[in-house]
Amino acid sequence: MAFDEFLLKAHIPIIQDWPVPGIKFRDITPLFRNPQTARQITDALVLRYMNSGITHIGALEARGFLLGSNLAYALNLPLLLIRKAGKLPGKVDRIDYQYEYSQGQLEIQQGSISRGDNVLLIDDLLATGQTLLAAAQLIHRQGGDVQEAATIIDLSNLGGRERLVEANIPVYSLLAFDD
Ligand SMILES: O=P(O)(O)OC[C@H]1O[C@H](OP(=O)(O)OP(=O)(O)O)[C@H](O)[C@@H]1O
Ligand SMILES: Nc1ncnc2[nH]cnc12
Repeated sequence: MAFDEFLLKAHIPIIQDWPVPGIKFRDITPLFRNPQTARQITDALVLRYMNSGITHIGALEARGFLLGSNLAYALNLPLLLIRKAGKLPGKVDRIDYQYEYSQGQLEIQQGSISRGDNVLLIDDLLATGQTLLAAAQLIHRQGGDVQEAATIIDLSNLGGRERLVEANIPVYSLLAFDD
């Protein structure tokens, strides 16, 4: 199903200087409060990744979980949770990263995937791309491939897409903002 770019963009307000001064925060919560826009997003992603050869959905905590779980259900694929540090039980692989307004660590449980698996990474938003890049490194460490990274929003002036493409990770975003 086609999505209505203007309708979706109208549901993404800007919160200036949040969570820290200088950041123009694009808030996706109204997109999910409205069933019509939430459904358009999921349907567009399902259409793109149906029969695409993807074997796993890798969802990034926290807002990426909103999309990842819907996609895994609709495509009948395994869902991998890529979480902030200290949330996953058992043995984990961990990576440090810093992104547009903070820094932290991401983790994935060891043994989540096997060599040759084709993972779709999914998150709400691409800014500097450092979060998705860190997640991709976790997938690569376990022998998996990242077929693509998908987001609702690309903040295209922050260079995330170029950073990921340079690392051989294609990017698909439904909406772009260049300001
Ligand atoms: O492209 P980058 O510069 O790496 O920034 C993008 C990341 O920033 C946000 O995560 P954050 O951890 O702030 O939020 P969340 O836990 O609410 O999803 C967003 O959800 C992306 O994961
Ligand atoms: N500007 C921004 N708005 C919303 N989420 C973000 N994550 C990283 N940068 C962001």
